[in-house]
Amino acid sequence: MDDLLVDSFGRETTDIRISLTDRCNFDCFYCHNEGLGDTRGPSEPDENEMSTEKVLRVAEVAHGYGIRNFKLTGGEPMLRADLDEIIEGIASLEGTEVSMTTNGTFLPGRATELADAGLERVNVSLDALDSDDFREITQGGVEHVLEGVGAAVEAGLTPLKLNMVMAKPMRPHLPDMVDHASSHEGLRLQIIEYMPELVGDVDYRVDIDEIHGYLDERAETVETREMHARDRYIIDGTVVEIVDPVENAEFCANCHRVRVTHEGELKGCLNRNDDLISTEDASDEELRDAFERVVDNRVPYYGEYMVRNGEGEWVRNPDYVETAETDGDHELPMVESPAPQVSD
Ligand SMILES: Nc1nc2c(ncn2[C@@H]2O[C@H](COP(=O)(O)OP(=O)(O)OP(=O)(O)O)[C@@H](O)[C@H]2O)c(=O)[nH]1
Ligand SMILES: C[S@@+](CC[C@H](N)C(=O)[O-])C[C@H]1O[C@@H](n2cnc3c(N)ncnc32)[C@H](O)[C@@H]1O
Ligand code: SF4
Ligand code: SF4
Repeated sequence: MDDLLVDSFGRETTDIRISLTDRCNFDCFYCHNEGLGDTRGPSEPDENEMSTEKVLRVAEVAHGYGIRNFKLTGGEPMLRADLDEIIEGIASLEGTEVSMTTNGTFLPGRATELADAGLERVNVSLDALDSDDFREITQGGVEHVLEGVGAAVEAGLTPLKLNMVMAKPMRPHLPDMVDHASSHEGLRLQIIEYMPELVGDVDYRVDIDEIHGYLDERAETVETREMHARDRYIIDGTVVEIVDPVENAEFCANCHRVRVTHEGELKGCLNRNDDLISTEDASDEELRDAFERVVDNRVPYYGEYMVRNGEGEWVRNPDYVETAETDGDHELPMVESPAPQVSD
């Protein structure tokens, strides 16, 4: 295995998330578009979208630095006409796991070909089972998504995580979503705390501790995943995972991901756009250099880039006002939970 890149906070880079487009056929009210703000709607690809060749070149460079976990995302990644080719290219690199996060609408009829290309699993966004409420949240139809989930399970793209954003309109749907996941083979549920950082409107926020409490009461077992120190509740034999990054320094201290925007910029943190490194027209050597720089510049968002002031409010650390560069090595809290730790 090639040596992993390590940032100045001791965090190894094990995962890469590649945004394939900023287009989408849905319009979810909460969408952060993987850290870039609103999506563009179901339009034609624009000329800045990475080519197939560029995506695969970035993937090869990441692979050369020991990264094996590749996530395809967006926007809606299934709007890319060359998706099969991209999956095939990344899956052909030794030891990689290729997964995708999608709204699921294009999975019916295509799940098998994606699995054949080398896709191992998918996460499908599903905020509610009720069709009216689902439409209100996403502007799309839940029946296509459910059909897509079925097709993906059939094609073996499992374990399939249903991604449910936990914002106020979704809270009443939680019990049904847990029951739905636990009564269908191959499904897990992933609850994602609503992140206001890039989209605003704190009024949508739900108390995530209350959600932990609800799941804890129903759980047979609780474990902690190494990545982000995420808690996982085992309920009726199904895994229910909570992604709770908001104001959570322990989550950021255990973050091992870099990102690539649809335009090919390297991005060290979901919540930041002041650390982007352009790779336009970059040679392979320049790409490698950009990779090393983006990891060097990586900073845990909560607890370092954002710190609490005397009043207890989160404010930007003055050290990062002028520059994204860090200096020296830093100590961070790793997983502190008493629950058993799991690595995948
Ligand atoms: N702040 C923050 N949020 C993240 C991070 N990773 C995932 N998330 C949130 O969780 C959402 C869903 O993530 P997914 O794309 O389904 O992937 P995942 O569950 O993190 O990845 P796997 O466990 O590999 O399936 C993202 O769109 C973000 O909202 C991260 O590193 N930082
Ligand atoms: C940006 S979408 C891209 C992939 C695909 N279109 C989808 O919806 O699955 C990736 C994930 O981010 C989640 N997400 C988007 N905006 C969010 C926000 N403000 N807070 C929390 N999660 C968010 C979505 O629910 C989805 O699961
Ligand atoms: S489907 Fe995904 S990319 Fe599209 S608007 Fe919803 S969260 Fe954003
Ligand atoms: S440092 Fe924190 S906010 Fe930034 S990507 Fe990692 S977990 Fe997310």
